Amino acid sequence: MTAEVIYGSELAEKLRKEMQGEVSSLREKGVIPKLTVVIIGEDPASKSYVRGKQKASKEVGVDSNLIELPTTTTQQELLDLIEELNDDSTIHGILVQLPLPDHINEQQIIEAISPLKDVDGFHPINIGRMVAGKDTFYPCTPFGIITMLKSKNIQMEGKKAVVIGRSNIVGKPVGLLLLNENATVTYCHSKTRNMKEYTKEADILIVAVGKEHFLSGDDIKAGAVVIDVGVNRMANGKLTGDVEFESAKDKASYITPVPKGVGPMTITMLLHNTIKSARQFHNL
Ligand SMILES: NC(=O)C1=CN([C@@H]2O[C@H](COP(=O)(O)OP(=O)(O)OC[C@H]3O[C@@H](n4cnc5c(N)ncnc54)[C@H](OP(=O)(O)O)[C@@H]3O)[C@@H](O)[C@H]2O)C=CC1
Ligand SMILES: Nc1nc(=O)c2c([nH]1)NC[C@@H]1CN(c3ccc(C(=O)N[C@@H](CCC(=O)O)C(=O)O)cc3)C=[N+]21
Repeated sequence: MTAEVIYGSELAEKLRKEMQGEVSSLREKGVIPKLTVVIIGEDPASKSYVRGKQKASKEVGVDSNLIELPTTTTQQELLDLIEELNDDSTIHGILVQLPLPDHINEQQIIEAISPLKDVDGFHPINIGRMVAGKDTFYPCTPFGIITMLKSKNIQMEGKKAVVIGRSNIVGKPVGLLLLNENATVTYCHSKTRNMKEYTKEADILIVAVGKEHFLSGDDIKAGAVVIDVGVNRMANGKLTGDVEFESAKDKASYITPVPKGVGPMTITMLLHNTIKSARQFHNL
């Protein structure tokens, strides 16, 4: 079998066009959705995602501003800034780029962001709502993945879904959203024994590890749906996923590429959440 490639970039473009219309009607009512991104330090990969977010915001008509802080920023300075952003009624979404430097307590920062402006969906209140199967701000990468699956009418109900990775930003929440869609979900992680026994059984395989060539076609079931979340920089400077694309493509029914797969959907769902927040704030 040769898989159909799911281009997140194409779906993202379509959704952003729709959002553009939505935002212009909000703007006519005097509502300007606005996102603030806070980035600490000089990590080039982080800066590159942030540029992507800025560009996409502009495209859709969402105002966005970037606050760049030095690595020496203290916990208290960051908490003070978040309080200011929480209190600023022109700002609907706050994103603090992770990971944060080691001297910063990340969890305390996440919990300081108002759940009403937590467009990343990382605040415990929003995570709790997601676990309860309620509508809320869902974490952008998992939400983007579910949106991609739905766009291809890929059935999740009753399917064996295997998630490799259990981070708070990708693995754990994508498993929860799949569970909410009635899949039967198994998590694998660095302590899992005989991991490939699980991957070979998966109808839907989500790979979010961050290691180049972590899986190949040999590790997947014929006809599986393979979602490659990994973004790895190769020696030649190009990006690649966690899955060996060519061999997996010959075996899967659907597969996502890297780049142009999950990444562009992450940014799109961030804009979706920001627009949702603006609507909620203005009771629209
Ligand atoms: N496209 C997009 O929009 C996004 C892409 N990413 C990319 O996705 C990847 C994962 O990101 P993130 O979740 O933040 O990464 P983390 O490093 O936080 O998590 C990696 C996960 O992989 C697991 N893991 C590591 N080694 C193995 C192994 N040998 N066998 C099984 N599991 C293993 C870890 O297990 P354990 O918990 O036991 O340590 C952990 O749960 C990265 O490449 C990142 O760049 C991330 C966010 C968004
Ligand atoms: N608070 C917070 N929220 C995040 O959502 C968040 C974060 N911190 N920290 C880092 C990760 C990573 N992440 C990506 C987003 C888009 C692409 C993306 O668009 N990638 C393009 C390629 C981009 C390029 O060429 O550099 C693609 O896959 O096609 C990748 C990775 C969001 N993250």
